[in-house]
This record gives sequence, structure tokens and C-alpha cells, in this order.
Amino acid sequence: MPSPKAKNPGRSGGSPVLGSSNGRYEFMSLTKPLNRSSPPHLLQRQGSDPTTARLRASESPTRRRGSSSSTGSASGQGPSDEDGIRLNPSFIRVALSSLLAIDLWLSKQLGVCACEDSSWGSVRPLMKLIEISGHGIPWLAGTAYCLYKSDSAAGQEVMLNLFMGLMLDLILVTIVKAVVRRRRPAHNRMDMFATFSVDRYSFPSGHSTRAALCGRFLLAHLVLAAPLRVLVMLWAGLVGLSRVLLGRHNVTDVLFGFWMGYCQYNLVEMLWLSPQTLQGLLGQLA
Ligand SMILES: CC(C)=CCC/C(C)=C/CC/C(C)=C/COP(=O)(O)O
Repeated sequence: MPSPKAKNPGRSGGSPVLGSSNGRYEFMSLTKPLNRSSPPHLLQRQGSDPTTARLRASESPTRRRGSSSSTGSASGQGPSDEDGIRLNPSFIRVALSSLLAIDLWLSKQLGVCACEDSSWGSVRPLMKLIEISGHGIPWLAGTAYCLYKSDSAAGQEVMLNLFMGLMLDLILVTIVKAVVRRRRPAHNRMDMFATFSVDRYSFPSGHSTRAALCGRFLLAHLVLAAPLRVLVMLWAGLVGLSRVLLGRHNVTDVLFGFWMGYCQYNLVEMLWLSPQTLQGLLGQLA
């Protein structure tokens, strides 16, 4: 498998701590200020890396202003402590940008069903079927139907809480997507059915949050037989995997989505609507 650094350094490969010279990558010091005598390619590479550039753009205006005015080193007075902090990204920052670079590279490698011409293009219809199985509309419609058809109080209670959980999931995912605004992978073809405008963003994967939430919910309240429990877990995993294979998401979108859906189930349990609570709420409304 080709290395992220070697194949496409301009886009997602390589880490901002690396500088390249004659095709060879060198590590830069994270703790010492970058010397003015450093080879220009090291400085240039820092600025041209898209991930680093994005992180720098998100710095506070004060800090950015500080970087243009602190000319201690640039005017030949030698690097000050402040320059040292400014020029050298913190360890966390470097770790984050490296993780993001690996994420982008890995997601691109795994997007093998992104279109019909992709290496696994023939599996795309199956992946799209899995996608539909984790879509919000079938889940909401199915739960509403079961709620309507259920003739036992226990069944209605479970279905009502699942419905509330699904709505809660939609709201939380919409908020996080609108705040983070991470673009979907470039190789994604936006041919999903019934999407909101916020669904042009990819973090977190809404299908993955739903798969984790519904998976946990089904295991806790509905599915008891062991083979079916395995099937539910397999389905949840496949929904997440299909997001990356279809090129809809990066790996971190799906991992975070699973974690978020898992936590959302805890929230559903905390806010559980019992028949008594429901009667109280309806009584207050009447
Ligand atoms: C009642 C109501 C507001 C239903 C909306 C259901 C709906 C359109 C959900 C969107 C599902 C969707 C396409 C999410 C995107 O999933 P990702 O995994 O691509 O983030």
C-alpha cells in the first residue's frame, strides 16, 4: 500500500512536522524555535500543508496579529521566546494534524465504492442498500408505524422512547455538523436521498450515530436471541463501514459517530419517558 507521505504530499499525505528535501522527509524540532537559517523548504512546507494552514487560520486574531508584528527574529534580533512558541506547533497540534492527515489518506484508500468505476464499484449497490437501512426516514417511519400498531402499553412505551431517541439524534447531529462544518471527502458523490442542507457536512456520520443508538436500543429492549443480537451488532458495524467505502465519510467521522450514538443511548435512558411521565405531560397539556 502506498505511503501517504510519498504518494500525495500536497493534499493529505505527510505530517506538518515533516519537511521534504530531494524526496526525503526530515523531522523538524517541535521544542526548539525554527532557526532563520533553516532551509527554506522546511518553512515553505509548513505553510503549504492544507491541514496546518486550516489550523493556523483558526488561530485567534490576536495571535495572528502577534505573528505578523513580532519581528524580533525577522529583523535580525534573533528569535525571542514568543517566536519559539509561534513557530513551533505544540505537540497536541502536531498530533492532531498528523491524525487528520492519516484519516484523510486512509479514508481515500478505503473509498473503494465511491463510484461505479472504483475498484469495488460493483459492490456499490449493496453498500447503498446498507445506507438506506440506516437512513433516518425508514427508522422514523418504521418506529411510528410500530407505535401506532402496538396494542400493549409496554410496546408503546418502548416505541415512543425509540422515536424520541431518533429525533434527539437528528437534532444533535445537525447541531454538531453545523458547528464543525467538515466537508465530505472529495471523492464522495452526493447522491444520497432525502438529505438536509447540513448533510453536506460529514462530521459526525449521522448513519453511524443512528446505527450505534438503535443497535444499543434494540439490544437492550427488543432483541433477546443470541443470533439476532450478533446480527444487530453486525448491521451497526456494516452501516459505519459502508459510509467510508462509499466515500461519504472519513474514518474519524464514523468513529466519532459511533461514540456519539453510544452516548446518546445513555441520554435516552436518562430521559426515559415512562407511561406515568407521559400521562403527567399529557395532563399538563390538557
Ligand atoms: C421527521 C424528519 C425531520 C425526518 C428527516 C429524516 C432525514 C431526512 C434524515 C437525514 C438522514 C441523512 C441523509 C443523514 C446523513 O447521514 P450521514 O451518515 O451521511 O451523515
